[in-house]
Amino acid sequence: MKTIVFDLDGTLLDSAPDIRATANTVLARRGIDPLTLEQTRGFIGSGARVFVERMADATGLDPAPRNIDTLEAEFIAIYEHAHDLTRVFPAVEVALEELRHAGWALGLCTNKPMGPARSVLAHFGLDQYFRAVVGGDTLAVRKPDPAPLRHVLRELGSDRAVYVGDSEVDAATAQAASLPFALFTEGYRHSPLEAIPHAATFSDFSTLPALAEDLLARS
Ligand SMILES: O=C(O)COP(=O)(O)O
Ligand SMILES: [Mg+2]
Repeated sequence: MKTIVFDLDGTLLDSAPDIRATANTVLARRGIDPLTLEQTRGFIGSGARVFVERMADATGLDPAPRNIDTLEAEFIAIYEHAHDLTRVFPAVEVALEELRHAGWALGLCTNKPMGPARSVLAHFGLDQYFRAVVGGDTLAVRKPDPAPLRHVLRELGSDRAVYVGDSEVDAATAQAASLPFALFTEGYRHSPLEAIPHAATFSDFSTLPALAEDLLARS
């Protein structure tokens, strides 16, 4: 079965403005100045705990694990309902619809915690497309460990797939799972395209169905 698995933040969703607002609510309670959008984008990619650790480091908050636990819990409680500033990237729904219509099995592998991931997918009506979803807290390990991606493939009953993501973490995950990687160029990567291993890049979701066919045929 033709299978395609997607990352979420910075790939299907431009969610950094909501993640920033969530962080800034947590910081404001402590009288700390807000993060910029640029800082926020730089902290996204390795899940909520690492985000909160980076936020604490940048703002001089106590990095002790017990304090990070508190910050993370507060952050996730707000994050579950943070949808208003998030946008689905252009042509994503048309591409998902086209892929499904062409018989592809669709999965999602994100480092976003499962609660906020499920909630935002439902908010935008995207949950209907994905037959398997793994979040950053589903397993004991998260991307770039290949286990979450392999878990999605197992749930879909597939061994051949294309992985689509926006970051260094996604590229490393695809490489570790030996899958062709399509890099979306408009998300939250930190390095130039040449520095991120990929089988293909794209900036417009309307080109993805043809690109995915090509990558799978070559794999
Ligand atoms: O929540 C994050 O840090 C990253 O999420 P992503 O894996 O969907 O990009
Ligand atoms: Mg991402």
